[in-house]
Amino acid sequence: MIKYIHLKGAIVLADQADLKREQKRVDMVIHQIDVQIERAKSALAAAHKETRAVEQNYGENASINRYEVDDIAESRSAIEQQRQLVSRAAENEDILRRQLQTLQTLRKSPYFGRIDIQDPDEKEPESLYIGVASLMNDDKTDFLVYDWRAPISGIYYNGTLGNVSYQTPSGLRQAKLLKKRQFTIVDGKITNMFDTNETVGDEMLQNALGHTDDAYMQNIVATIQHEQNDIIRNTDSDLMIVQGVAGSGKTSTILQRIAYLLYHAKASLNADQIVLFSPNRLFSQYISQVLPSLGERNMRQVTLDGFLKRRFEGLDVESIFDRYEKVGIQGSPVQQVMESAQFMQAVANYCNQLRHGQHELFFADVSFREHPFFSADHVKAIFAEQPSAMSIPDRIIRTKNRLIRELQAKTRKVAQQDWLQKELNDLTKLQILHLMGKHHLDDFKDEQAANRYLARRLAHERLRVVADAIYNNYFLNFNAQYQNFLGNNVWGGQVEPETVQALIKDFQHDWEYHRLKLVHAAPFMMLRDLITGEGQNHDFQYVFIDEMQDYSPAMLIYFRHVFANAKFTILGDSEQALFYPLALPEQLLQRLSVELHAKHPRLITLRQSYRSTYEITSFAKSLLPDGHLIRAFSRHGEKPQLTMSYHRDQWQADLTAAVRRGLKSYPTVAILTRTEGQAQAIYSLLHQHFHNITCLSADDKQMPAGVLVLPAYLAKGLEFDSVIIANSSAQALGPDATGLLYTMASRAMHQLTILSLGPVADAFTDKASRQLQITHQLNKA
Ligand SMILES: Nc1ncnc2c1ncn2[C@@H]1O[C@H](COP(=O)(O)OP(=O)(O)OP(=O)(O)O)[C@@H](O)[C@H]1O
Repeated sequence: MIKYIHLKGAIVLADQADLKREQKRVDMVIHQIDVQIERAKSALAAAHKETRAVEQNYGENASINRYEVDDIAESRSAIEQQRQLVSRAAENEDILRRQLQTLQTLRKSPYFGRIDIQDPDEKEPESLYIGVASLMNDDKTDFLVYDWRAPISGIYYNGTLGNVSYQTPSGLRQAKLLKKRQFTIVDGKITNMFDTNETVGDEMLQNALGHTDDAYMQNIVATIQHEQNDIIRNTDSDLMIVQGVAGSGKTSTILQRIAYLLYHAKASLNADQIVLFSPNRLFSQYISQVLPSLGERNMRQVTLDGFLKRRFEGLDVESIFDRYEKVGIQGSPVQQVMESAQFMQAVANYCNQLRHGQHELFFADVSFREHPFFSADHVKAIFAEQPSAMSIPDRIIRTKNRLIRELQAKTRKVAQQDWLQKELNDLTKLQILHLMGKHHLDDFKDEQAANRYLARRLAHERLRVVADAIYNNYFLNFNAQYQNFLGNNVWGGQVEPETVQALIKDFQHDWEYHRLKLVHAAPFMMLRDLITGEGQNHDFQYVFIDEMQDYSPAMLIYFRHVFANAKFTILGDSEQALFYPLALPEQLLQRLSVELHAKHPRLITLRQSYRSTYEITSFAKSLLPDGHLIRAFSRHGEKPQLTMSYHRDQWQADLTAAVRRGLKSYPTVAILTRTEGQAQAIYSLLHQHFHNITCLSADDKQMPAGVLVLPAYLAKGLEFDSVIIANSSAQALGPDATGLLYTMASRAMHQLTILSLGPVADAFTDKASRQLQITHQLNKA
């Protein structure tokens, strides 16, 4: 650091003039922003008026057209034109609204950085100011603020003083970085300003990390670190795997990366083409403000559970939380085989053999009114007629087309059946009018002709279920097919035949009750997709998977298959292992890069932890076998406390006291447990003492302030000012608790309290215990 001005403490007098000059510039920029805000407000009001006008016009035209205009085709196209006008007006209004929001954000803090660069072709150095969005002066000749994502802003994050280079449309350009200055501007006033040679000065980071507000994640645009910047600005890799220790900014970084990508590929990428797999619904809510605070729309977000629900409509698929609650992390050997990359390869091999006629393809009846409308044998015969040189998906498409044609022919027959005629007779006048569509009774030569037409229309409507069944491939029996696959020597000799038979039986039993165990999900989906040639989604350009250690290799391979055109960014921490046994970071990185073979993979490791105080991180890292590699950030706080008690009443009293202690300093205190049952039990114990206590479940999306009780798996990706680990006894945490304990401890930003009823779990190594302030409560309360 070269020069330092701290407004809260003593101000270095020599820099007062500099500070004055900078504040003057801030005032000038804010004045410009005010002018532009006024202009944007009037433009928005005008656009809003315009939207209302076209909407009204559309409403009137649509109703006129429906009742009075004869020429339906013409009126439809007029309506379509009007509809487009409405959506264009709404879009325009939306753009203006976002511009206004950006200006309002800039008004509070127009920028956070300044770089002075000397271009070799210029006489004078140029000062550039960097903020969350770009801002031009009134006559659009000069940038008052550069967007942090502009190519030249890269210098701010990467460059140290001296020679630097940056991208321009005509290639890489060299320059000299003469000064790098950082500001904290609050409500238009500079509260902190200093010159630095680091990526981002420590002081700024200290301030950013010292905040006590954990309801929503904040953007980190002003304090992005060098190694994070590499992740944010990488556009070459089709697979980026980031292994980052707890609190190293993985989530923050990917959100910044999404904002960066949206800025740079404005014309070809929109937020709907990006999907983020998030660990739970609370997390989705927690990060929801980051992109809007950077002036961007949120990407799509989905949890694994939500994704599987959509892929298995009508089936109750076991969630990873349910499985963890039932069996913990000790997956059976069968589960390990089924969730491996080799097993997914076995699915591909099986489908390949299917194509060459080495296995039978299974068909199902398509039923209508509880009778087979197309029998499985009939469908099978049609399929068999298709050229065997064709791929299975192509033969299925041809089978589908044949079935649709047969359905059309059968519709006429159904129209004459008694039950349909009876239904027709029972229709109300309004229903008949609806069935008539654009026709009128006068259009028919006599009543019989009208009746024939109506019967055909009704048959068509009733048979839509059959058309949907054909469209959705219900004529294929995937249940039988999958069982056939399981029984087909796909286990590489790793599982006994009796175990496989028991597995198949269990699968069939669940199927009858419309249930599916998670372990079957990835191979089943892969089998179905490879047979039908469907299921892939080519629209998504980027897929982000947070908490990668919570996904089986099989599931990640399936995602790769589904999002065939997308670039992947996968991030997580192998040591925050809740659902699978703990793996060392290097092992996980190596495994993933082999399994998800990519053309330009990039592996990045983040070892600096930012979230927690030095004392909390020192404890958390000493739980891990390779924890010495983790770097704690030097923000100090109190030592984590461990209180051990040996009587339930005393433990309860300690818990209540710990919550009170937390609430004294922080608005939110999170009590973490291993299971949902434990969380509920604690809620029952405490709810009489604390009116603002909430027990969170997997369905919850919001985190209110106050006392929160939740199992650790719902706290994934989140952070809290004060964390209480409710009971860290061996009994409460279960076996292999290292990953669990590490995850829980690393959720705390400022305060960590650990309680134990009885001896603590083995995960507390001697080294870890030395980082704690330990109290033994030997008495009863
Ligand atoms: N460069 C940075 N500037 C300011 N704050 C940062 C920076 N990097 C990370 N942080 C802060 O550190 C905390 C942890 O970040 P984040 O949640 O992104 O980490 P993570 O690696 O995803 O954590 P975990 O794996 O433990 O869930 C957040 O409060 C975040 O705002």
